[in-house]
Amino acid sequence: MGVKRSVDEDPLSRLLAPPPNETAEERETRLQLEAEARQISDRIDEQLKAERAALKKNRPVKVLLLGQSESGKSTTLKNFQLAYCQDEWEAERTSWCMVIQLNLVRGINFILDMLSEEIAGGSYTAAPDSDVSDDDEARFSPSTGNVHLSGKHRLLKLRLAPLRTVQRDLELRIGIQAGADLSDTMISPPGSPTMGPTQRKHEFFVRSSTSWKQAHNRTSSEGAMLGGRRSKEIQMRETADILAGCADDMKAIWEDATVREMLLRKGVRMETTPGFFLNDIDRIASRDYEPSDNDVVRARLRTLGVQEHKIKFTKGPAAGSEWCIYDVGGSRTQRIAWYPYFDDCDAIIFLAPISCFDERLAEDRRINRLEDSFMLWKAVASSKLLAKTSIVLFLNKCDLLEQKLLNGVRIRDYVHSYGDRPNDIEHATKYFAQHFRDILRKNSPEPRPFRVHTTSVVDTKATAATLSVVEEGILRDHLQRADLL
Ligand SMILES: Nc1nc2c(ncn2[C@@H]2O[C@H](COP(=O)(O)OP(=O)(O)OP(=O)(O)O)[C@@H](O)[C@H]2O)c(=O)[nH]1
Ligand SMILES: [Mg+2]
Repeated sequence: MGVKRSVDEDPLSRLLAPPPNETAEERETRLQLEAEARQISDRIDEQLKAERAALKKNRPVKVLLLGQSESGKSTTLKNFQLAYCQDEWEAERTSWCMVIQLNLVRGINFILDMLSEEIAGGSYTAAPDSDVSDDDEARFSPSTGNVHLSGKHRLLKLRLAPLRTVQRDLELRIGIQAGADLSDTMISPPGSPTMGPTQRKHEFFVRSSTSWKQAHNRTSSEGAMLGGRRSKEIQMRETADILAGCADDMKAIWEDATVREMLLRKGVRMETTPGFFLNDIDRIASRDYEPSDNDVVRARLRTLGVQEHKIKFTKGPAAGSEWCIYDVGGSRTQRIAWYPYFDDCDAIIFLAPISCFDERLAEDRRINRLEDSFMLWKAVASSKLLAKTSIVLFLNKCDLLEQKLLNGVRIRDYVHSYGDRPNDIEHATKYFAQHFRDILRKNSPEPRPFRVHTTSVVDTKATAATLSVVEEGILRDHLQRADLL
């Protein structure tokens, strides 16, 4: 049975109640004291509120880079670093050299693997004059689908064999995790054969953003201490020597018409990282190669997990503020790791590579990449944890989209709702921007700031201009939120 107590019986109320025999004068004094106490208390509350706001204003701005794998998150981060962390950027340039060499060597080894697969599968037949000379041309017979492998190809395969060792050596030095695949840099369009065993080889990632760079720097001192170990400089020189020695052959195989025909027929596109470096073999495979800013921005290293990067802005609209930018791994299995970072997040920069409307996810070939971006965007838009987070959308890879449309690929063949709109970059970006906006409006728990930019984040000059607009907006939202506390 519950016990019912009147307020009068509450010991605290009894204690605080005015004395029963209070005079009018005493009452007046008591009320005055109480009013003063209330004023002091209000002042303290206001002070606390201001302190909390200042704390929030001064705490680092927390920004998440989200988007599917290969959407351009790490490349966007590199743009921030290039603009605001010059010392770090310079210090890491040599470490990136290894990644760029590896990008190049993997591209060539990938082509050699494909050639071997074709030969093993019987698609290629040796031309009758195949062992006559090393400059005879391979021939493709459209009627049989067979390509005659010439002596030149076999010779090139032999001469390029040392690149296997170079690849292993570079992977070891960078600390590449074993057991992953390479398909992230080589994308096949829908309908193309799924990646064969030689194509799905080793994924290109390291576990932490700094450990591989530190490992690279450690090698020299350890090497010197251990005496027997080759020093970093010697290793680097050996790699550069082999690459320089193979440069002409790498160029020959990459520029070979039969190889191009094979890649085309297999639906392999190498237009992003490998293609970029393969088109510049003379420079990258030279003995005195030093990566340019553009090379570092283009170097591909898949992100694993969530990596935190602190940036202190010394110039630009965000000067004086410190930001924590989180770069996440975007493939499907890694997205679960994002959630703990949603809490207290100021802004999200979401990257949607809109050139991918005709491509499929490397990790699940049944899923169209644009569809996946829409689904991911919807999940982010509807998250209650992110309800107050500002969102910036980068419709990325516009350079590749433009190229694709100029090559005659039609959006409406893959995105039926695109209908009869003109198949050009202007209409395409407008259409995709509207689609993303509609998804946000329909799914966001409450209206929130949203900005959209069309980007090609490998273009550092254009991206610097975009980032300064983005920084200003994010900082303004951050400060407004702090004042609202
Ligand atoms: N041409 C072109 N290439 C781009 C663009 N953005 C990114 N890339 C290339 O696309 C590849 C993937 O970019 P990343 O920034 O590594 O992708 P990510 O989103 O960090 O991928 P994960 O780490 O796997 O989640 C790299 O080879 C980049 O050079 C772009 O706008 N245009
Ligand atoms: Mg990444």
